[in-house]
Amino acid sequence: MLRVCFFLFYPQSFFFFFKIQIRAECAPASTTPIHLSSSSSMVYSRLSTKSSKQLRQRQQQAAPPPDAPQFDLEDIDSHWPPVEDFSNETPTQREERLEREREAKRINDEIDAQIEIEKSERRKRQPDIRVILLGQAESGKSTILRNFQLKYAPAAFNAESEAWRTIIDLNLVRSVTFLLSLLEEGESSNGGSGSRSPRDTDVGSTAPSGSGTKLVPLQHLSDDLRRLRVSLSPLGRIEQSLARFISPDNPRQAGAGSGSLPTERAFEVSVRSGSRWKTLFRRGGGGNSTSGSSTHGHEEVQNARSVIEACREDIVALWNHPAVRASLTEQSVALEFQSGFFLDAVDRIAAPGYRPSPADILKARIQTVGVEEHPLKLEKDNKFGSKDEQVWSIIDVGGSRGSRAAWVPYFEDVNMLLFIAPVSAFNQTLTEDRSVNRLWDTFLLWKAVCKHHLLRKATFVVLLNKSDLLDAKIRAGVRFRQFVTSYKDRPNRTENILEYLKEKFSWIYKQEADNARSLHIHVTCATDSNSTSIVLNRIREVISMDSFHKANLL
Ligand SMILES: Nc1nc2c(ncn2[C@@H]2O[C@H](COP(=O)(O)OP(=O)(O)OP(=O)(O)O)[C@@H](O)[C@H]2O)c(=O)[nH]1
Ligand SMILES: [Mg+2]
Repeated sequence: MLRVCFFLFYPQSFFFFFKIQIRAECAPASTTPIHLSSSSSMVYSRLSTKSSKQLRQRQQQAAPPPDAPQFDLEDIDSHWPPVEDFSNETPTQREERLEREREAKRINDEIDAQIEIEKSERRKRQPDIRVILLGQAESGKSTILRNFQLKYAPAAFNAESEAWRTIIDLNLVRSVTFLLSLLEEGESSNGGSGSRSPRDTDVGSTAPSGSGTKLVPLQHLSDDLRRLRVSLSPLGRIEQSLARFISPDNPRQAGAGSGSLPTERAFEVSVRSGSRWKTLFRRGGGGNSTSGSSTHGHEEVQNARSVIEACREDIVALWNHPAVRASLTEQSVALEFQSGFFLDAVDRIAAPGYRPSPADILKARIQTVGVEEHPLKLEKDNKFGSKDEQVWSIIDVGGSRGSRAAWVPYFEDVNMLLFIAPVSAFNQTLTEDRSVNRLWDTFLLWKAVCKHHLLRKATFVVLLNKSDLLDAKIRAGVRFRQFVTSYKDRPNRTENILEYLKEKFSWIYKQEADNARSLHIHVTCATDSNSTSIVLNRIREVISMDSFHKANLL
């Protein structure tokens, strides 16, 4: 606790603490520690492997006794190698000396061999390329990661489809319970209208999200809506049990769905530690998967599936009900533009035997909390003379403000930074701070990242993501300059806005980056794997070219 407070008040000390840890992890296990403060050299020495420690002890035993001649390192150039005089040696002394030298050489060779083994093992463990994905929450980082996996590790990507089906089920159920809660509120509000903050602004709305819109309650529920309310009510329980299964250590979301106003309550289910939740779905795969609680969890997931399948027609009826649609329109809530929207595909998704397509998996939403490194093997790319196979590590991070302190330790040795900017977010506010425009937050974040000294050597790439949603908003008549006043009277057209944003990102990079090189900017729609694949090709080319140049400089 004391340490947490210390880090909060002295963030640099937090960073320094991690930096030492990282250096220590990267330090060659058998090399002599370089000079650090005593505490940090302790970290180094503790990391030496047992085998090389033993070898070093044996070398010390074979070394000359402590009364060996002293020397001055300042004179190293003129006195090295030292000239030794063996003219007075007796034959026995000579034999002993030669034996000592042979033994020292043998141990030295053993140490060298050990170092080589450790080096090659470390090389095996360490990726050839490290790519970090940064950006605010919901910018599309994990979706870009999934695109990488789909393109370069399709078998593993497809093997996870059962896990993704549960996320999609949860995304779907959340949308349904949201619609049901509108009906509840309509009934209980008794003609009054409440003010509340929709989580996302309608594409057709010109009001900034979070400004508060007037509810138009559904006062008089028709018989068919009443029936739907009753028949779909078990989905509230299903939502909770799925959320509990996916993220059992998060009590807040396990209880999601109750209490708060419908549009304010979290749509999010988050997972601590990236993709580890997927292991919950590996049956018989060791760990907890065979434990009683896990079996119970699997039963709950199966049960949830049966309920969703049984509710299929009623979900379709609810989503297509004119009164529900009218209510959403009145409140400027465009569910279809929110993350994890699957209501328009219920017929397919709630059908027995449903397996998510890659497109479904790219659309699914689960919030990342923390940081996780994902290894990815890429096959040969001869264009720039690269090796037959490359191992990349893609680092995905949680983007909410509370998660950002955990990023810095992962900056070191990063080859490429992929900064994901959700350009459609210009009329939205942060979930964690309703007073902050999301695009503004993205630029602040970009500025901070550009000037971070640990990223000086990294190649910077910006992905202007969610371009499809930006286009939908602009086509629906939302005016960009109403939210970004510096845009002034430029045309309210998607291409012009994207050009403007590109200029701004480049300008900030040039101003802030210590070592500004060419900045690569691409427009993306991460839910479209075909167009994203072309961008990934370009990214790979840039990485190959960089590695090629670095190799030629060495
Ligand atoms: N329409 C559209 N949706 C996108 C696009 N990119 C991502 N999404 C969706 O946006 C949602 C959020 O994307 P994520 O990849 O989970 O966002 P993230 O940046 O990882 O968010 P955190 O984990 O909270 O930091 C998901 O439902 C994605 O399917 C895009 O280009 N267009
Ligand atoms: Mg994520």
